[in-house]
Amino acid sequence: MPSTSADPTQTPEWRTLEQHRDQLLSLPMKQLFENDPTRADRYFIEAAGLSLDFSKNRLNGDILEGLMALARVCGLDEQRSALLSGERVNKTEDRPALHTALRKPADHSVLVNGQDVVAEVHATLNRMERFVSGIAEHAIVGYSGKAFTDIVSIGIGGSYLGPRLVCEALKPFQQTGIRCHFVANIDGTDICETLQQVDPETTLFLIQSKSFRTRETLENSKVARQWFVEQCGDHDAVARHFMAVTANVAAAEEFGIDEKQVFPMWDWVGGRYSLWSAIGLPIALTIGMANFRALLAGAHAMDEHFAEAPLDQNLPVVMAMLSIWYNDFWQAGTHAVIPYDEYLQSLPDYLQQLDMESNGKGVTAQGQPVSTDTGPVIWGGTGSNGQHAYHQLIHQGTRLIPVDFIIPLKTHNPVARHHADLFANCLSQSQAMMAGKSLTEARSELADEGLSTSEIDRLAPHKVIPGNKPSNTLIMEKVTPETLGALIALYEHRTFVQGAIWGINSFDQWGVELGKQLGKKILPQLTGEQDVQADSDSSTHHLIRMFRSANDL
Ligand SMILES: O=P(O)(O)OC[C@H]1O[C@H](O)[C@H](O)[C@@H](O)[C@@H]1O
Repeated sequence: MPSTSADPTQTPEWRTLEQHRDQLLSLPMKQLFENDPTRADRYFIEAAGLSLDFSKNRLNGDILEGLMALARVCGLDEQRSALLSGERVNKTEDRPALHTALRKPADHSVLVNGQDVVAEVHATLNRMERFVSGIAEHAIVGYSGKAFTDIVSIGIGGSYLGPRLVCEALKPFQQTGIRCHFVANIDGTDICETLQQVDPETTLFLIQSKSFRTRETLENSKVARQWFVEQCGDHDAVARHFMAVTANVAAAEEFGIDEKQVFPMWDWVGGRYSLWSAIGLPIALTIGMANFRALLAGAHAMDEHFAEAPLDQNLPVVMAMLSIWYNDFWQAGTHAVIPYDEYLQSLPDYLQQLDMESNGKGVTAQGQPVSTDTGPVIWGGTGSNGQHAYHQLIHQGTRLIPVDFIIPLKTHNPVARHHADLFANCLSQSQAMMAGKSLTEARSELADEGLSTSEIDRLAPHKVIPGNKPSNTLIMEKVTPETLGALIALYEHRTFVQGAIWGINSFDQWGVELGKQLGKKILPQLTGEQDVQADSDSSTHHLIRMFRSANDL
């Protein structure tokens, strides 16, 4: 009987998978490929413009079946329905997590408290569309009558990482000529460097904060506003140049932004799932609304696949269960995401928040300690650069690091043979990870180079690559609004499925609060508004004193 609260490690399905793991120890992937010439066809899924080759995994038919049986016994079907239908799956904040409603077509509906949220979503999309064309057609202009040329988006976390990723990834689709700058960090360098690049007459500031309480965002917005008023000498001009996207309209108004200049957010959208909402305005303002809608359509196509495809042919489910497999049965601990596409360079940063903030949890949704490892460390960077840096550890280090390789079949920048070269690099990495190089192969290579037996004895052990390292290869024809939307939605659902198996709440983030609370106590001690408090630990105390002395306080 499926359950959403059972300890997954106590199920027979978990024990079966442990047995499969033990049996597989003597059967490396290389052997699995040799035994089954159809392996690549069998472990391949296509959905929403994406293709997943997951044949280079420590996997056979029994294990795939076993992983799906585990998903079923953990109540994945029920939990997925609860998510998609708008149940209050975020129990600690008593909210639904309805990012999927943000990309539903207008003729769909999802009710929250009796209200159809899809209608609200489309009303906001239409308002965004009017705004974007108003800016592009110069019906909306700055205080001196000049057209806007730059946007400064001020926000952090989910109000930053998604829009930045998409703006960068879809650079070839830019239409409006508007430059978008992102300011996130409370490090003053971020806002100062940005303000040096823009002209107050032609710059629109977009304050992006679901809560409108985030310190970094509010402090950076105050600096931007002060700079703007100093530059143009007219406080009234702020109204034309500052807008907000928030669920806290009252706080935005208190900041001095007119209600009419506020785009809505809803409490049923988590910050890290919000790029599809008006938080995506930097995207829409640069690539145009038609492309923004295409991004939503791509995500919706993935949502439909996630909702309907059988579990073992379901892209997010298969990727999530493979991640559980390595994380919990092989103690992998980390997971690398390596896009072979410069435009996707911010994907690892984005996925760090999505996955690690969602699944970095130590208690179940019922408040009991979890019985197995939860979210792995997510990391990565673009290929081929990483091959000349950290891939060494993937190939010959002692840790098991599953990798997602992501690569488009076609490039936006055909030059010389670069794209084939890039593709060759990507394939060579997954092949090297899977096949490795045996001692015999290493010895025979050295012999071919004419080395003496003693030299071969000395060098060969260093040249052995163990292989049997798992990877997925995710392919799309090209990075487009549609395929990017599908890719991001895929990872959102993958994150959810893992949380569902572990029985945790993937939609809260209480762990980030303690630092904020402590920071509030420390700040006045650093600025001299308060004396250094004797009650803090000696390390913090000492470091506060160092800061004060360096800054003559
Ligand atoms: O959009 P905001 O309310 O300003 O929140 C910005 C970010 O800050 C918080 O501390 C959370 O860790 C993030 O999940 C959130 O996205």
